[in-house]
Amino acid sequence: MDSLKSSNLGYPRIGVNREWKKLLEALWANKIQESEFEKKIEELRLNHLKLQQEKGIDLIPVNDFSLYDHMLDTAAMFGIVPKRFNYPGGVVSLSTYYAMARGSKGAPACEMTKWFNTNYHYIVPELNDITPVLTINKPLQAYREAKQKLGIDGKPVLIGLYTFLKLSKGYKSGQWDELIALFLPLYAQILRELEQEGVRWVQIDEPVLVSSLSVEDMDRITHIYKQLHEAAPGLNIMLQTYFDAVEHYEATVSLPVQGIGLDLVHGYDRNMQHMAKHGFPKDKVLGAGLIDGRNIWAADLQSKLTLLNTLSQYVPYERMIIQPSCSLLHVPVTTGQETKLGSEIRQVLAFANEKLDEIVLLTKAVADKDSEPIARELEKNQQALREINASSSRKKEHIQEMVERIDQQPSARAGTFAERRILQQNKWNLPILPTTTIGSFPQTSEVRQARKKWRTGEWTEEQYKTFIQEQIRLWINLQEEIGLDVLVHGEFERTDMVEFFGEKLGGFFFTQNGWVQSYGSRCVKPPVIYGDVEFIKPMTVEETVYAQSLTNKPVKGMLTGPITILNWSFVRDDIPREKVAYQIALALRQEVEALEKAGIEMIQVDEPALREGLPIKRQDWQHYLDWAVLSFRLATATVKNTTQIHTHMCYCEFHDIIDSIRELDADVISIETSRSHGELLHSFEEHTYDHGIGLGVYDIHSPRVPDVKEMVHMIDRSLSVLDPELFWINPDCGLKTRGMDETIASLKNMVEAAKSFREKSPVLSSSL
Ligand SMILES: CN1c2c(nc(N)[nH]c2=O)NC[C@@H]1CNc1ccc(C(=O)N[C@@H](CCC(=O)N[C@@H](CCC(=O)N[C@@H](CCC(=O)O)C(=O)O)C(=O)O)C(=O)O)cc1
Ligand SMILES: N[C@@H](CCS)C(=O)O
Ligand SMILES: [Zn+2]
Repeated sequence: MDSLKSSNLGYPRIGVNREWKKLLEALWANKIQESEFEKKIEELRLNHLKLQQEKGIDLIPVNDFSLYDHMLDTAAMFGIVPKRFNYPGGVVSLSTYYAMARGSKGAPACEMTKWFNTNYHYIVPELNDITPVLTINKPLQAYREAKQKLGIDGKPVLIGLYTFLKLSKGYKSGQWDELIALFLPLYAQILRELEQEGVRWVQIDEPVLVSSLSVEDMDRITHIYKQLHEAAPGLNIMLQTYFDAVEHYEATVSLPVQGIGLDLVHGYDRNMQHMAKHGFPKDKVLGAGLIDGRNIWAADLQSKLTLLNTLSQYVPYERMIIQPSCSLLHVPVTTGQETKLGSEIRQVLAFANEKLDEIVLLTKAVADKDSEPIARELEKNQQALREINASSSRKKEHIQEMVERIDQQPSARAGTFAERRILQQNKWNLPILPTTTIGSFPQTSEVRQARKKWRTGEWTEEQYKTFIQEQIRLWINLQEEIGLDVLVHGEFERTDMVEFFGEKLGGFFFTQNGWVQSYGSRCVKPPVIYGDVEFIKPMTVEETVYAQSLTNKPVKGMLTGPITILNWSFVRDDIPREKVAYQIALALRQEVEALEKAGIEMIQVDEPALREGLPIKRQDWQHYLDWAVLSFRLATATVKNTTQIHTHMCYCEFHDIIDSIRELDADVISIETSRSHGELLHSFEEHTYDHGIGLGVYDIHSPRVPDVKEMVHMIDRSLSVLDPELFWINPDCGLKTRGMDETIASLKNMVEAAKSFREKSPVLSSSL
């Protein structure tokens, strides 16, 4: 390289208007043919590349695009298809690919879980007894497409072998060497073919390098990269890390690769300390991850230039590339459509496209220090940041004072769980193995259309309210007919469990089009926390009280917890995250109290993102768990002993955090279990859990209606490790993504499974 370059690590797939999502869903609904789908998808993919080319990015990633998820792509590329999908071998067809992601008749979907500490979910490859083969060289195909159709000399991206294996399942720890030996020749072939094609740089993502790896792990990684270097010595490998600082810095930067990509936002302190202590190798290029790929704030460009200057003490600019801290998959596409935001806010926002502009601007600013237009851009950026930092919304003294003295706020229930349990049993008189759901019912097109009409002014507030009440009434009746014991109002008034609260709490703003992929075609629009968070008025009381007025069965109030609101929002970065969490907790406490005062005495405070927010490095876990647990307790501790606090978690491995889950001191927790095929159950063999608990008895991500037998089997297994007196029966998660018919059919089977249990088990029935 002869001068400082700019690069990108990955571009959002979804398109400015979520075209990608719409195409996938149209294909699944048989509304378009595969050929039309492929044509339109190609258009989208090429447009994304063209945009990066026009912006002036030097190293444009290819093969970052996916038809669902990049881990699934990698598994499919290696022919890793579980036997239940009857895969005949060869290139994996689109129908098999989507069957793995979404399930098909008789074949449950592959497990899906969180991608590190993000809200993106990947499909977990199942390696069990499968011999991988290279069915297609996908990075090469993507490289050729960009070159032939746009003249772009792209940078193929692929998931590194070690990260791929670490995130897969279906093998034992003793099998590492065997597995590496199976995959190495395939990776070597990919790289050799890229080298022969004339590729300059390939980006190999190894985010596991930032996790708490052992020395043995590092030895295996060293072995892998030695072999790959030997296979394609003429190819430049950018070994890309992100989401934190590398764990074994010296060993990592000594690997036989040509570039090391470091996250200098989320791993800033530690990576800089490593560099100060050990320097940076003279024979390598530094991929300087300067622009935050996980948040939507405009960078402080002046301080980034200062940082670049510091970095140049370790690496000359000729061996440096400016890039985002990680793929831009985790931020929305462009601020261009946010026409309703005031200028104070809009000018401090940077989504994917604006982040690319920042990267290009920084690259130019280094090359041309005296440029006046660049100086003007830099000054504009400084002025915008000064304005937002001086904004009164960032300094609400009464809130900041409470947070400064957070230890003075109540954070423990009045009675112990044992005391509360008796009081609550007497109050609610529920049957053994009570049945409930997680909160949301189908967000049908009718519901979304109704909201659209209300938002665009076609419907009045009153019309929309009446519509929501009709939905609540319909579903209260249905839940009674189905025979559930604890009901919910259905969350019809909510677009999303976090966005909804973001629209109602002070200190937030929300975007019109700030969509981000969450899993498959499903997107979320994270609200933005820009100021101090405060409760303004009750947010959920009206709908919950209305639902309760329609039934004698208990209706659970339904809130999203402080940590989930924090983790699924874009958060201001001028104060520590834990302080923002406490602010949200104190605001939610007022909602919990308002519900209780209105007679709602079962309240669920969902914390599905609690595990996701766990720092990647183990040494940072305890501090996070301490403030996360405290936040939940601050939000829920002030209720009466007879008020039953529920919580819910999904999509991740809970094994490591069961002790913290217990410390939440929720009376009942519902946890997703079935998509990981009951693996969580092993945790309860090792740890006792002594509060109320419901392990999801069926997967809600698939349209498949599970039969009674399957659910009886799940319950049976759960009761072998959990106390039946504390056990609840519920699906894995909310039902908002499901259709009406399948939801009703599945819940009927679930209630039947619970009843058959109560009848068949004399031990259980006697305790009724
Ligand atoms: C529990 N999960 C959640 C996560 N993160 C969150 N922030 N929220 C979550 O619930 N992370 C982990 C999981 C991920 N799970 C899901 C599940 C489902 C979705 C989902 O369904 N997303 C929807 C978008 C939801 C939404 O805001 N809808 C708007 C409608 C927007 C729209 O497209 N309107 C159309 C008209 C409507 C129509 O015709 O259907 C338009 O404007 O043209 C609303 O309800 O008003 C999705 O579609 O992807 C996400 C994560
Ligand atoms: N109450 C929410 C939780 C999802 S994690 C729902 O049911 O959709
Ligand atoms: Zn859930």
